[in-house]
Amino acid sequence: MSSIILEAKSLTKEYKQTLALDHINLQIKKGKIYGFIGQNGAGKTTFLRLVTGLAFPTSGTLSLWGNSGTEELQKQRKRIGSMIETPALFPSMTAYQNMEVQRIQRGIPDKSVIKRTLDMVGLQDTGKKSVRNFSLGMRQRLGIAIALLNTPELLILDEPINGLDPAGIVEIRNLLKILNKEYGMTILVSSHILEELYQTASEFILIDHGKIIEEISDYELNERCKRHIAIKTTDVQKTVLVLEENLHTDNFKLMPDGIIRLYDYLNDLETVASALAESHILVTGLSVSSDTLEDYFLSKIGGTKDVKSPKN
Ligand SMILES: Nc1ncnc2c1ncn2[C@@H]1O[C@H](COP(=O)(O)OP(=O)(O)OP(=O)(O)O)[C@@H](O)[C@H]1O
Repeated sequence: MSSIILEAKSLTKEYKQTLALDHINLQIKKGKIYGFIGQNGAGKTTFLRLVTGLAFPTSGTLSLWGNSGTEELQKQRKRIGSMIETPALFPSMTAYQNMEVQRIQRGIPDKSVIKRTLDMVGLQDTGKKSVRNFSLGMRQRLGIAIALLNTPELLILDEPINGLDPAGIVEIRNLLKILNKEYGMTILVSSHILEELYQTASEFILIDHGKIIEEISDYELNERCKRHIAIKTTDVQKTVLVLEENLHTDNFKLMPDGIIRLYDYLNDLETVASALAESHILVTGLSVSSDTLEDYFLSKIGGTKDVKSPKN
């Protein structure tokens, strides 16, 4: 059986004046945590709304567990749990009572599911405490518990970390890992900050202006953000030869922009400079650097840190 549980092909969503999703192609595979990263207005929520059936595409196809077509998709969506908007919680009620309301509304007959899901999100001991006295992190976990009521195979969360304090962020990160590892759940979680999902997600999908700009694994992301010597020369081939033959290293990468990233000699820039000079290579840049995750993300989308939401 295929491990692809969600596939979008050329999925497009147009609002009157906005192309919110522009021919999206992507696959979500079983058992992984996907970080869906994009700035405000990039199209994350729109995509998640299409997947969960809260909105419909203008064109393109979506398939869930290999099925497409309106009726089939609706059936398959029963296998998804989601928290897309902030859940409507009753502040004067306890976690259990809030869950009971949701269980009845959704027609889930098995009462024991409440205790089970509260256990899963670590809210089993909140007893008589009303939700108004919950921290934001606890409320988010309760929202996630509600999304888990139908014991989903795919969990979709839209910016669950947004607005949380550092302790709250850790709570959600740990919870996602537990749901993935212990319960085998596939998770698609969005954020506008790559760093927030770092060490939680194993795959990252970067979206900007409605387009997928990159899909990258955590391993590859680490590689790209590793400390290195950035070498810029007018003769890449000759530089590579010098690295291999004179400096005896193959621990480098040629980047698409023509810069060579060398992961050796980090404390010995002079040796690198001399070897290149001796081979009469014109060096136009030589420095030790590393991308932070956020720098990396911004370099991909070609943006600045102060991008205003186009929604406003
Ligand atoms: N119902 C709608 N009507 C018109 N335009 C919309 C609608 N929903 C979203 N948009 C527009 O589509 C684009 C993508 O919005 P979307 O909410 O998907 O982005 P996002 O990445 O989730 O950002 P945010 O984190 O701010 O929610 C934005 O330009 C937004 O203004």
